[in-house]
Amino acid sequence: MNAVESTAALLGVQGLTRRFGGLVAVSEVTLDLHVGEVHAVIGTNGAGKSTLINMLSGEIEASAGRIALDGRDITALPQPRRALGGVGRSYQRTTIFGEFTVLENCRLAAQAATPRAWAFWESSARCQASNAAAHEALEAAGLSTEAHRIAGTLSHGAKRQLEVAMCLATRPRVLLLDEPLAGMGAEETDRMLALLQRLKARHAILLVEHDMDAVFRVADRITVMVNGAVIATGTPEAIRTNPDVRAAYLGDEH
Ligand SMILES: Nc1ncnc2c1ncn2[C@@H]1O[C@H](COP(=O)(O)OP(=O)(O)OP(=O)(O)O)[C@@H](O)[C@H]1O
Repeated sequence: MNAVESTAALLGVQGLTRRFGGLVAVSEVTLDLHVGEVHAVIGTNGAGKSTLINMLSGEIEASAGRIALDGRDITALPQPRRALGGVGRSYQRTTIFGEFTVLENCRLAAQAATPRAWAFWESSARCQASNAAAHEALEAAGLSTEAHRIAGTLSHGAKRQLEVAMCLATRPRVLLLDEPLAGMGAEETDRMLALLQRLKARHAILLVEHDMDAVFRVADRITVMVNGAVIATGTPEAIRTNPDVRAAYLGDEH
């Protein structure tokens, strides 16, 4: 058992299941997320990865199973209350306001995560707490030098970094990242992987990603899903050599 496994899970998932009518999109998934670890979830199209992440963030309800944050059952909590509790996520689709600056985007994300929804109508510059959270998030995401740039003018890679920064501005402890590397070139991918390596020191990270080379470079643990069910969980090395995984998913590439 390594040091990370011996600590209690920050997010613990047991027997999580989601049915859509007769289809079981996610079937009895059990996994743990720990601070200090990037836990990747891989699987072919339709394996259930997005449905899993949507249940963890609270955007869709589980049909069965349990999700615990720091040992507390959060399965029945709706998305905004989970976000307040420290579960943050990024999306496949872009959520950036292109006309606003990088800093303003982060400030709005921080404000949207505060319990006082009406505070949205206050001048964002006056809201010191969200200002501080926004600056902190930009610093953590390596975007401080771009703070006053119009977000729409950023490169694709920097926009994805901004999305992670917007998630960080909500001060999450758990980061659920849905394909943060989509559409990135080699250099942008390197930058994002370096960012994830830095962030894992203070966050538990779940990474859903199709770029297998990147997954095998950055993940501490990999869970493989096929048809909604987990067929294997382990270190990249164990997954690479697992015969079931090779047969079901990786082919002979790895
Ligand atoms: N709202 C829904 N209603 C009905 N079926 C759904 C719904 N959402 C997802 N599904 C089905 O559930 C299964 C799992 O889908 P999901 O999007 O979670 O897979 P995925 O692993 O994220 O795929 P991809 O890699 O293509 O994003 C698929 O068969 C999909 O068609």
